[in-house]
Amino acid sequence: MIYQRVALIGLGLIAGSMSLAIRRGGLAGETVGTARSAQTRDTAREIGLCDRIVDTVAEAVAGADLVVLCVPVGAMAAVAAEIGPHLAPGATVTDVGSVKQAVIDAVGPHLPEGVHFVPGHPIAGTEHSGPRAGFPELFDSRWTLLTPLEGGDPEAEAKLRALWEGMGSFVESMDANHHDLVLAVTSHAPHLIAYTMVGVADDLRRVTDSEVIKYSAAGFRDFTRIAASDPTMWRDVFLSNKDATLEILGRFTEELFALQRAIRTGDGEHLHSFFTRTREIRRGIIEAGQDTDAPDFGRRPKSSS
Ligand SMILES: NC(=O)c1ccc[n+]([C@@H]2O[C@H](COP(=O)([O-])OP(=O)(O)OC[C@H]3O[C@@H](n4cnc5c(N)ncnc54)[C@H](O)[C@@H]3O)[C@@H](O)[C@H]2O)c1
Ligand SMILES: O=C(O)C(=O)C[C@]1(C(=O)O)C=C[C@@H](O)C=C1
Repeated sequence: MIYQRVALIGLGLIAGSMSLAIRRGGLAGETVGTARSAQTRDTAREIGLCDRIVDTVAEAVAGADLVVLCVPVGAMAAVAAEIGPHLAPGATVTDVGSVKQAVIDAVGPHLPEGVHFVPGHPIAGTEHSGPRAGFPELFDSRWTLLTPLEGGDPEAEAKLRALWEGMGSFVESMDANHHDLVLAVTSHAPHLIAYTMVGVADDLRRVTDSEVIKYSAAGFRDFTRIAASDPTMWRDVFLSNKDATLEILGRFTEELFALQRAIRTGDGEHLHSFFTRTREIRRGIIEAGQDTDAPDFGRRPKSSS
């Protein structure tokens, strides 16, 4: 057992999955959950999501040695302000937000002296949300990134790392701004592109009455899955990781214009060499043993090349 009492604030996909993974691993003496809406709390009680579901955040965090903020990034500041006065001395507060520097700025000022803040982000999810969306295997063989603060407590970080490992995750620590840039490339910009592409296809269907979505192939179907993700969560992600996302989108549109021009001018060489480069990237990931979907990920030595 790593913690005596874990409080989960915001009972959706991530909190639900954490609660079930904590139970599976016997990682805490007790999990206590709460959510803003009575309907969410009732559903959580009905499906036995946590050991205890309580009506207020004050009750949830009372006596907890770990408090996990599992709300949309834009709601973190308000929730932190609410829990601040009720936190037990020596407790650790963490979060699972998809953006890290904005959460640090929003939460940090509300936490009292003697409480440890270790921000985190599991790189695992689905397009589903709400208390019924959670499942205990969500974090298995996925990365969780911690972005500890300078001068933070190493013991608090080590315990949180052990919790994520106990829930099946691989864990790495990095600087919050670096996290936000990396995630802008690997998650935030791709989501915006998927949202755009699905919107474009839908417009086209309306305009031409063609069957764009009905006959969509695997790649586009993945886009529609991604574009079904929670609108509140993603609105908050883009508004709070503005600079990094705009930087990546700027680069993306430059490349897109270059490819557009190559198509228009019949520059097959440009297209072929670009696609060759991107194919090599995928092959490199697999050869370096970095594909977390590979059945032997983490169990074989990394390639020396
Ligand atoms: N969905 C993913 O793929 C994914 C993956 C990793 C991290 N995250 C991050 O995890 C957090 C939670 O995401 P989720 O997918 O579990 O979302 P979710 O919509 O499934 O659950 C969020 C819960 O937060 C609560 N909530 C919503 N607005 C609130 C507010 N204004 N004040 C208080 N509580 C509020 C609700 O109880 C809701 O059930 C987000 O910060 C998100 O960025 C999501
Ligand atoms: O698989 C999905 O549905 C996801 O998009 C999960 C995903 C991701 O981009 O990888 C989305 C946002 C989170 O912050 C972490 C994970």
